[in-house]
Amino acid sequence: MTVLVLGGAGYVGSHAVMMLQEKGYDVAVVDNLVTGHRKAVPDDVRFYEGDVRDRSFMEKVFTTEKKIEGLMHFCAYSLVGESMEKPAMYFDNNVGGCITILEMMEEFNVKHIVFSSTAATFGIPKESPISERTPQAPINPYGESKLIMEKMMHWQSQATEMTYVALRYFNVAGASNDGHIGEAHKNETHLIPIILQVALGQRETITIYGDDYNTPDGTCVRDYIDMEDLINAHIKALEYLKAGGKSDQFNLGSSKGYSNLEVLETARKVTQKEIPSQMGARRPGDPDSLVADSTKAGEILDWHVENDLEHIIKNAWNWHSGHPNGY
Ligand SMILES: NC(=O)c1ccc[n+]([C@@H]2O[C@H](COP(=O)([O-])OP(=O)(O)OC[C@H]3O[C@@H](n4cnc5c(N)ncnc54)[C@H](O)[C@@H]3O)[C@@H](O)[C@H]2O)c1
Ligand SMILES: O=c1ccn([C@@H]2O[C@H](COP(=O)(O)OP(=O)(O)O[C@H]3O[C@H](CO)[C@H](O)[C@H](O)[C@H]3O)[C@@H](O)[C@H]2O)c(=O)[nH]1
Repeated sequence: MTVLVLGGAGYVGSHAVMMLQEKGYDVAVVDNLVTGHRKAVPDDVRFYEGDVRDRSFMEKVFTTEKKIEGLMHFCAYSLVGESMEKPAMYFDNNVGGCITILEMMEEFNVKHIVFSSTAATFGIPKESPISERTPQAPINPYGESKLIMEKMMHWQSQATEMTYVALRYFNVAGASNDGHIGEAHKNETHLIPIILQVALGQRETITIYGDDYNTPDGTCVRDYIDMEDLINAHIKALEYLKAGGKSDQFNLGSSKGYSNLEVLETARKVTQKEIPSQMGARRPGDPDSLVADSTKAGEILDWHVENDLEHIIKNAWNWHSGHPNGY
């Protein structure tokens, strides 16, 4: 039986492909390479280059892949700032892709899907840590598009036999343990890869966006989740659905927050580099603190975080220093 990985050439998707293969699953990938990398997918994985919104292309994929037991869906545009400037583009890709995928699942009788949602569906949360009971109120089109996708999955699961798990990631970071694949976004905006680009000498300095937040050292606090832990949650979620588990949503983080300055200090320790930094103005739209309460994933999926921030940065450093120009 096959797991079809949509967006398998991207940062998170490529790690899912690798770990599924390691655990003995048969894997096929769909990706239009808009932000993904062909080289991030092993040659022995069946690769379909095309757009998940393209119905006739997707029908060909589902017709060729006769034994799909489940989908993992990672395709999306996912930059908060860009979504504020191009909302229609975000709804088209993220919601549009979801429509076609749900139609394909119904047409080809594929029962299970695990997909990427995000802490961005919570907006500026009124409580911390953030549990599944915390109200979702996105403050940007990216988060809104993911919340719509969650709702579409819900209604489709009510009307058909499909079941789904929505995994709301907090801040994903890290790379594979062997340093073979990792984060290679064209326009990098994430804290850890930018810090490591400074460590590599590719940037002169890291600007920390604001030190007047309501946090212990004044810089924003985030909850970093290691890639390996994240993909383990996807595999556990798929197995849970296959075993008859009901559709559900889970918040995925380490349940521990680190300030931006703590992340910088940890990176200095791991890389043994000075990493020049400067304090800058706030970046619009950044909440003070985002920390997950992942108790529910522990109880229902038996999922527990194993890797800490130092491990995350060690693996990321291994990848970035070994591939300074990406793939
Ligand atoms: N990276 C994070 O910190 C983070 C946090 C929360 C949620 N997420 C979600 O996780 C998922 C993966 O994120 P990522 O960081 O790996 O992003 P990414 O851009 O590296 O991966 C997305 C992949 O999907 C492909 N894709 C996009 N639109 C497509 C389409 N219409 N048809 C076919 N392929 C398409 C891209 O080419 C790429 O390979 C996204 O859905 C994102 O919203 C990521
Ligand atoms: O050059 C930089 C880049 C980032 N930051 C700060 O570092 C923190 C983390 O920022 P990232 O851009 O790395 O990540 P975000 O928290 O903004 O967002 C990420 O995590 C979110 C959930 O927590 C969503 O899932 C979102 O999709 C994903 O990109 C923020 O305080 C940001 O202001 C800096 O100080 N300097």
